[in-house]
Amino acid sequence: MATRTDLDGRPIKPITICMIGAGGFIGSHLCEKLMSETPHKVLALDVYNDKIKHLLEPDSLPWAGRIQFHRLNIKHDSRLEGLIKMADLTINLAAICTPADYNTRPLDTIYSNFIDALPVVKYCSENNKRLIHFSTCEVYGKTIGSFLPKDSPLRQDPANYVLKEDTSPCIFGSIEKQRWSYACAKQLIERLIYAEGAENGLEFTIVRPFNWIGPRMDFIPGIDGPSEGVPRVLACFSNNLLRREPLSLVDGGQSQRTFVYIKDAIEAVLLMIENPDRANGHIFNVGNPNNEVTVRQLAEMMTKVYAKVSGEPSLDSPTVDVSSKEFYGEGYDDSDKRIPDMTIINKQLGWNPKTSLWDLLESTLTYQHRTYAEAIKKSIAKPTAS
Ligand SMILES: NC(=O)c1ccc[n+]([C@@H]2O[C@H](COP(=O)([O-])OP(=O)(O)OC[C@H]3O[C@@H](n4cnc5c(N)ncnc54)[C@H](O)[C@@H]3O)[C@@H](O)[C@H]2O)c1
Ligand SMILES: O=C(O)[C@H]1O[C@H](OP(=O)(O)OP(=O)(O)OC[C@H]2O[C@@H](n3ccc(=O)[nH]c3=O)[C@H](O)[C@@H]2O)[C@H](O)[C@@H](O)[C@@H]1O
Repeated sequence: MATRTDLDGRPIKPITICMIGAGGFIGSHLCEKLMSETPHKVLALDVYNDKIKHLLEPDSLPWAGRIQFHRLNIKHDSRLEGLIKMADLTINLAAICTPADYNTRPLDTIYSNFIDALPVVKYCSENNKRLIHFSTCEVYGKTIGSFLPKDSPLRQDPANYVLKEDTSPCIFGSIEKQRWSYACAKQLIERLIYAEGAENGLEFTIVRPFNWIGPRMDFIPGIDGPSEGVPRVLACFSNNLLRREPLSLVDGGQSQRTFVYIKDAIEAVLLMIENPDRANGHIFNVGNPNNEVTVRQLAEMMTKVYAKVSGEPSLDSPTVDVSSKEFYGEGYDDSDKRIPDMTIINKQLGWNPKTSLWDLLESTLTYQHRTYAEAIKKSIAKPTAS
């Protein structure tokens, strides 16, 4: 492998990374990138490894020996500190991060996103190890604009909706709107990490992903993943398309999101890993401000793309409206709009996303079709027990 250089032209030394939650969606893409393009070693920690099995076996893989899987639950495993000590950098991805859980399993959500992350921060701080912690764009909550009258021209002013790491407030709903249990737990762990940096010199970077999507995200209900549970929107809509069911639009599908292709976003994470002087002490939005749609527009585009990649015509009525109470239950609430400001990540790391929403959906739905269409057909054909 040719010598890699950082953004300031200095050679990059191979390091060991302790990646917690390496078996998830983002972890699997990050491990793939680190194995195929860098000399770094990964200690991959997770409860599951299905999404990284292709990187672990067989032993003849070119990166064999550079990635080591440790099956452990960070809630209760004494090996955690030792693994953090063995590494130069810890990346914490472990979390419950599916909105259907925030209002129905708020205790698990708060424990997972705050309490369980505490020892990771503590061990990094005490052992002088660098930490890259995954937070979320949900820490911004709702936009200022959402509180203005519907017809107010001020709603069009970017100052009232573009989300900036260093100036935007964090606006959550009331406590009984348990949706915000996740965002609130993530906010508190961000504040704790920031304070460890200020008071004890912890070298940290906080990542706020804005709807990263792509292959291996979540699970397709009834085919893989947990026996119960609702995944995030990409997997919900993929599941509907694969089963030829209408796509469910929660509360009319009026909320807006910006979607970024996982492969673009992983480039940003690699820049953070390999440019500590530019990334330490910063909080980074990582998203694609050019890929904004309402959820309804996302459903329409996914329907068109899926017809193209599967060769199957779309349904006459491709969507159906459903209330959030019916879909998610009591205590659900929503972020209205999420546009990341890109000033800090541009300045520090020179990163910009490349892939359009159409293109990323085309590659992702091609993957979903190839991976799941046969299994879905078989599961539908199977006679149900009476
Ligand atoms: N995908 C996105 O767009 C997005 C957006 C915002 C924030 N995030 C954050 O990024 C991180 C990773 O997200 P993802 O999309 O890859 O989610 P994911 O659910 O696919 O991955 C999380 C992984 O952490 C593991 N994990 C959870 N609790 C654990 C524990 N106690 N011990 C060991 N492993 C544990 C899970 O098994 C899973 O493999 C999360 O912190 C999430 O909040 C992701
Ligand atoms: O990905 C992110 O950046 C963050 O946002 C997500 O939250 P959200 O975008 O609300 O989650 P999705 O499940 O992807 O839902 C997006 C929108 O689609 C809607 N939706 C979802 C599923 C569905 O079948 N139909 C539907 O209309 C939801 O109500 C919501 O408005 C999750 O909280 C986290 O994974 C993450 O922190």
